[in-house]
Amino acid sequence: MIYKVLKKQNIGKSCIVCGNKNELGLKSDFYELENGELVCVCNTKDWHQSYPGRVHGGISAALLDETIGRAVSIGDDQVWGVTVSLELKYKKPVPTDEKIYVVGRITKENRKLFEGTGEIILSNGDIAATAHGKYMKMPIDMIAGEEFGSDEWFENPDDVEYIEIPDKK
Ligand SMILES: CCCCCCCCCCCCCC(=O)SCCNC(=O)CCNC(=O)[C@H](O)C(C)(C)COP(=O)(O)OP(=O)(O)OC[C@H]1O[C@@H](n2cnc3c(N)ncnc32)[C@H](O)[C@@H]1OP(=O)(O)O
Repeated sequence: MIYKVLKKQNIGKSCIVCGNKNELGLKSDFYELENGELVCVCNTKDWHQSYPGRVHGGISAALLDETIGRAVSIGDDQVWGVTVSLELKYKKPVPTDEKIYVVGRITKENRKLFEGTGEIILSNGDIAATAHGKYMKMPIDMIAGEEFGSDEWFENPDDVEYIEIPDKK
C-alpha cells in the first residue's frame, strides 16, 4: 500500500539504528505517515547477521525499539522516552542485504509512560517480527546530557513524498 509521508524525522550521528556516521549501523530513515504510524526504512547488511544470511535478533529488537520509541514524537518532537520493557516475537528470519520496513504506532499514553507496537515487514510482505514496548517519558537533557544538540540530532531531508510498504501477509 502507498502512504503519504507527512514528515521525515531527524536522525542521530552515532545511533546504531539511525546514525549517519555509524559505519556499522543501519542508517535508517524514519517517516511519519498520514495514518498516524511511523515507518522505518533500512537496508540490512551482512555485518548485521547472527547466523549467515540472517539478521541478529538483537538488531531486530533495536529496530523495533527505536521505531516504537520514535512514534510518540509524531505531532510533538519534544517528547522523548527510554525503554522500560520490550517484548518480541520472532516469526520469520530477517534476511541480510534486504530492504526492510518497520512500522510502529502508539497504543497507550499518559503523562509518564507510553506503550506501542510494531512489526518488521520484509519486501515480500512477510511479518518477520512483532513487538510491544513500554517507555518512560523523560526530558532529552536527562537522557543524553546538557550537551545534546544539533551535531547529535539533525534533519536529513530527502524528496520522499510517498512510501510503498509491502502489503502484510
Ligand atoms: C542522538 C539520538 C539518537 C536516537 C534517538 C532516537 C529517538 C528515540 C528512540 C527511543 C528508543 C530507544 C530508547 C532506548 O534505547 S533507552 C535505553 C534502554 N532503556 C534504558 O536505559 C532505561 C533504563 N531504566 C531506567 O532508567 C529506569 O528504570 C527508569 C527511568 C525507566 C525508571 O526509573 P525508576 O525505576 O527509578 O522509576 P521511578 O522510581 O522514578 O518511577 C517513576 C514512575 O514510573 C513508574 N514506573 C517505573 N517503572 C515502571 C514500569 N516498568 N512500568 C510501569 N511503571 C513504572 C513508577 O511506579 C513511578 O510512578 P509513580 O510512583 O511516580 O506514579
